[in-house]
Amino acid sequence: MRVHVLQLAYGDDEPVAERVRRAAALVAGQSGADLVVLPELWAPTGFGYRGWAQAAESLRGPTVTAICEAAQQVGAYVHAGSIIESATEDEDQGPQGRGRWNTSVLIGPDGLPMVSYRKVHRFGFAAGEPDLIEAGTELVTAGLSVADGHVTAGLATCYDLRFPELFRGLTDQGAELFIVPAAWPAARVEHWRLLGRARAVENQAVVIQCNTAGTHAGTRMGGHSQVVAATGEVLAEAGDDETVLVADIDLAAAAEYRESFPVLADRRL
Ligand SMILES: NC(=O)CCC(=O)C(=O)O
Repeated sequence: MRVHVLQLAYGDDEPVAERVRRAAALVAGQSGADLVVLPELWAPTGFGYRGWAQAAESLRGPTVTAICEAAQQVGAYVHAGSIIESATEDEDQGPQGRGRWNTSVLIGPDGLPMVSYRKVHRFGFAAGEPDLIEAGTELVTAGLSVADGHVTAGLATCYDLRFPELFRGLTDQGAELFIVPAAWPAARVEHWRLLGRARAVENQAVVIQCNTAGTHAGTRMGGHSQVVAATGEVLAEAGDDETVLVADIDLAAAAEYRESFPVLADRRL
């Protein structure tokens, strides 16, 4: 299974509509990929909190629509990263009544959305996400069928990486591969690298991490997107700048590894 991880760089001066066009064209150009992955909140920006209300959109809004069209053009699964999802007035607004979530979307090769995941762990402590959006409550998995097999993917977003119980929950739902888009700052990039490998090793699962590059809202992003095998081996890792990171994942080897070293069977609950 070939994955193309699109580590986008952006600053404060690129208009959102222009970035959506740029990202959609980049996705559409990823021929040969089985799965293309974008970062967290790449359109509204990960730390540009003041612009989130204006940038909020539904799952049928311009960002997801543009990436669905690109997915159909390239004929690959596309993880569209995340958007600030807004509920319409007649929809449930969430327990805090904010009607907004940090929501990622997985799109099929036919260009149709398959599943969406609302980020469970909100980053920012008393400010940022906990102040502006609702927390998701559901774990989300989806089956991907590619030329060399079938794999169940579990979705998580950025700060979720610090919460191993979420990944174990996804493993319990059958996930053998995790897709983690992020806007993770350079200041803590070693945590990002280490936690991705930790989630891979403890769950014997492939981890695909797509981070952001560049500096926006005064925060330098960490880059270093990576694809980690179920053994914990780093198959590919990006540097600090905008990069298309390509990695080949051996799905059969991951399944064999779980069978030959069946650590998960020794859990005591
Ligand atoms: N966007 C995020 O969730 C940032 C997470 C982060 O900076 C951290 O966990 O550290």
